[in-house]
Amino acid sequence: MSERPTRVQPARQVAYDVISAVRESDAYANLLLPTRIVRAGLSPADAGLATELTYGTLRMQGYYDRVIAIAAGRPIDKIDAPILDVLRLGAHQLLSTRVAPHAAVNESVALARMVGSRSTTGFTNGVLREIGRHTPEEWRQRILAAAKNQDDELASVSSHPVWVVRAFRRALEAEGRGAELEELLAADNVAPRVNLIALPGLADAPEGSTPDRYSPPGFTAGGGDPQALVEANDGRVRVQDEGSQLAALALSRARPILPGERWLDLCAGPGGKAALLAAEALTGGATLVANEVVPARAELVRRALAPVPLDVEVWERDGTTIGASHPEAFDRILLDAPCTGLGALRRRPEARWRKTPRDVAELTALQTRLLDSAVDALAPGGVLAYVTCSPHIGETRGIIADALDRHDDLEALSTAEVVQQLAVERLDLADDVLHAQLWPHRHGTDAMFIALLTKNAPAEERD
Ligand SMILES: C[S@@+](CC[C@H](N)C(=O)[O-])C[C@H]1O[C@@H](n2cnc3c(N)ncnc32)[C@H](O)[C@@H]1O
Repeated sequence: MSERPTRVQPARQVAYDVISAVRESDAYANLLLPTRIVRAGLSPADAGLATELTYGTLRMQGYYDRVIAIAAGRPIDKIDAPILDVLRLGAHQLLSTRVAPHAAVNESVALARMVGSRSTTGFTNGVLREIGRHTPEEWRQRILAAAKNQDDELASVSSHPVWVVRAFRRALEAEGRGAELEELLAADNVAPRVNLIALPGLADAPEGSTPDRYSPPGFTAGGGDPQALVEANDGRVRVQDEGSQLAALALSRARPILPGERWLDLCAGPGGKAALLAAEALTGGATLVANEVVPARAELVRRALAPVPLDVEVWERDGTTIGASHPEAFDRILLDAPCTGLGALRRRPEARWRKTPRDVAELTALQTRLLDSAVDALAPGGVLAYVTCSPHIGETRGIIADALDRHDDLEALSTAEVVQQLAVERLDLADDVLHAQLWPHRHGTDAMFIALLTKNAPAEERD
């Protein structure tokens, strides 16, 4: 008689399906989860549970893997991948939630029965019972004791890869704020608030909402479904991180807009900053071109721009070629560069396990080519904003220092001053006035990096 399949509680089933799709087919949890929740017809409470289980398990996967290896008495690469997913989900419930231990173990065993062989149910049961025999604090101490060095300790308990811990430390130390490392790592493991924007001149924050601390058009809703608010305002209210808002506003508000200015968003997909720039361009009498090389993402840009009554051209070109095809054609350029996204780990739970130092090398080469193209496309006297949602100094200060070295006509502007002047409240920024680096733990934003640059007119024109 077969013991298969016992029904698993639907929220856990959805969480398991998403976690295994992330592993098997490189799915993105933030895109897949909402569709799985709808398909399973989960109640709001179960949807909340599925979200917590999925995001929590994926974020803390590195930590749980160390716990599982000890409890199982074998390295995790000796455990079948589907069973490892079951164990990760079970470990999360036992160590980080209030789910009753017997429910966490029984549901995990039922899941193991569905996805593994008969022998794996006993193994799953044994490993999870062993995990449940110790308190979360006891596990923390055991994991710390097994760490190889201080960086490995931080990496293990905060569930980050060691190379990311080191990259964050270097970025904080570059600001003289290395002591904030643990706070930053902890902030990455907390779900970000849903932040919104009322596009300037086109919508207002609704009554009862809480204005953002820094971004003038930013707010959080007092409750209810943010998506419903977006729909009720026909897209003139959007979901957008406060740091992203500040990055786009740093460009549009760096100086007063002269009517007829030509603006370019070089890497615009999916279009969040392009929508804000379009609203700002509309108010100031400027024009905007939004460029995005991936056609499907260019389509998202068109959708994002639709609520703004400005005729924005959307191009689908390789941004590295626009400097040559349109030399000195734009007065303001946003280069929101493709990057590792290490500054947005809060909202992309699996991203920290996917990125590698090799990605940094590939991306910095592309960032340099895009920045060179943007410099060529910038009119003398114009403003260029180089932005990343990564604080990795190879992608931030490194790119800017190298560009300033190679382009004699390029000059850094006082970015920090611009950002302070436009912000509602004063930000706690590093002393370096030429960049603004935002942080989740200090500002409650993604770790956005912003550097404003200008291009001097050639010497003979200035004489
Ligand atoms: C960080 S995202 C931009 C986010 C966007 N500014 C927003 O706020 O919604 C970078 C974008 O650059 C695009 N991209 C990558 N390489 C590019 C290239 N060579 N030319 C133009 N766009 C590129 C990516 O497809 C991605 O959509």
